[in-house]
This record gives sequence, C-alpha cells and structure tokens, in this order.
Amino acid sequence: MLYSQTDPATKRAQFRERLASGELLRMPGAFNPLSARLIQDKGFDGVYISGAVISADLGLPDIGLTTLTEVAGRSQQISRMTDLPTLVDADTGFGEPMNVARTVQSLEDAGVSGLHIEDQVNPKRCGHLDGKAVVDTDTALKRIRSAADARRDPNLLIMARTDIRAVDGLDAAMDRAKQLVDAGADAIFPEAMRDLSEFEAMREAVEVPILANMTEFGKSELFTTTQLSNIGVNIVIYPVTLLRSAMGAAERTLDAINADGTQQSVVAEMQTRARLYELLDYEGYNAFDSSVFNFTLDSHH
Ligand SMILES: C[C@](O)(C(=O)O)[C@H](CC(=O)O)C(=O)O
Ligand SMILES: [Mg+2]
Repeated sequence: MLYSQTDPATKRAQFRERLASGELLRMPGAFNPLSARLIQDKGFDGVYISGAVISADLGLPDIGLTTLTEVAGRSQQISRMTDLPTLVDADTGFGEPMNVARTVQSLEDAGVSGLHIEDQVNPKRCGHLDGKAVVDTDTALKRIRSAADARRDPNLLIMARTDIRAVDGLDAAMDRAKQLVDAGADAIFPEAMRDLSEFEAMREAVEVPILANMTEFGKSELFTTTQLSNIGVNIVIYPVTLLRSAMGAAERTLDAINADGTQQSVVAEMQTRARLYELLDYEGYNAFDSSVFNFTLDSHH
C-alpha cells in the first residue's frame, strides 16, 4: 500500500550486490510512478528514470530545459513506488561542479539508487542525435569528482556517461572512460556505441560495470539481452520504450474514436480496470478500510 516497503539505503545496497554479480540487469524507463509498478510486477531488475521521458512528459524537447527540482521530484515519485533500484538521468549535473554536488544530494534525498552525469556541453541534446559537443577532460572529471565527494551514502552509484564516441571516436571514448573511473565513477555509460564490438572494446577498457542504452530510432542496433550479457554488459536500459509504446497506443485510440465514433475497436488492447486496480493494490487499501474497495468484476467489464 502507498509506497515501496524497501528503504533507499537497502535498495542501493541490493543494487551494488546485483551489479557485483556480473549478471545483466534490465532497467526499462518508467514514464510515471504507476509504470514503475508494472516494471516491478513483470520481474525486471530496476527502473530507469529518463531525462528524455521527463522532458517529453512536460511537452519539452530533451535539450536541458528541465530543472533539478523537476527531476528530483519525479525521481522521488517513481522511487517511492517500487522496491526495485532506480537509476536517474542527471543530464550534465545541472551546472558547475558545485551544482553537481547539490544535484547528487537532492537526488540521493529523492531516494534513487544511482544517477548518471554526462560530459556534454550545455545545452545538451539526445545522445543519439548529431551535432553534439563535449566538454574538455578537466571539466568532465571535475563533474564526476564532485559527484562522488557529495554523496553521503557510499552505496549511491555514480555513473559517468560519455558522449565523446560520436564526436572523437571510439579510442577517445575508451580513454575518457578510464579517466572517469580514476576520477571516481562507479560505472560507465558509453553513449551511442555503433555496434557490439564497440561495447566489447569498452568492456575491455574498464573494470567497472558498463551500461548499454537500447533506445529506439537511435545510433545503436537493438541488441538482445543474450547478446549484451554474453559480452559482459551489466545494465541495459530501455529508456523511452514504454513512453513510445503508450503514446503509440494513445494515437491509435484517438484515431479509432475519430474514425468510428467510438473506442470499441481498441478496448480489447487496453489494460482492464481489474488489472489497473491490481497494480494499485486496491485490495490492500480495502483491508485497511473496507469502504474503499467496493468494485466487483461482475458489474464492470
Ligand atoms: C538515455 C537518454 O539520455 C534519456 O534521457 O533517456 C536518451 C534517450 C533518447 O533520447 O532516446 C539519450 O540521450 O540516449
Ligand atoms: Mg537523457
């Protein structure tokens, strides 16, 4: 009822343990707190909180317009609804190294298990678009050092994302990843890798866990979990996948109402009222107060 029963410190410790096991952790992006419940219900390993989704949800492009307060608020709403670890996209850290420190503490207070900070210049853009620019090495390392220094829970995972592959190539990406690890990064997110061999090269380059971003319509092919786990990738994210699916379904429903004058033809694809109530744990609330849960399957379809 109401919230996850697992406190943030426990989730962080469990996340660290799972990462150390070497198995591939699958973390789909939740587009709202309710979808985090669905991700947990379906047996996934963690919940990703995507910057692209937070901005799209607000009707904004993913170019660094969202604020730390908005991202921390959404992180808290999502993290409190799941027992799974959450990993949040902290973009460029929302400012200079001192701001990065404040970002880390705000997100830690929001209950996330980990966060990633990237080396793009502001205004940032989606990692799979052209025309990105990255900051110099010194600035990139300062961001990660101040992130690592700022956390109060040593289990909070500080992941460094590098976007340099698309700008200066794979060798530069491997060099930067090593330097980011030396600066205190617990894990590496190599953005916009072109193929599996590039992930393999990155796997060889660093000892810490690495993440693969399986975002659709981007620069990477959509590799299977078997392919990724065979080469030793530790986390796979599907950042915008559920939002894209939900929005695709919403478009089809609106088209059906336009075409037929009723949504009847798409009702069979919808999540039912009963399934929604199951996810919301209506019954748990009923046990608390029997006047709350008075829904019967017979009276509604
Ligand atoms: C992972 C990512 O940073 C995100 O915000 O979810 C995006 C995803 C996307 O735009 O498809 C990214 O830059 O890859
Ligand atoms: Mg992002």
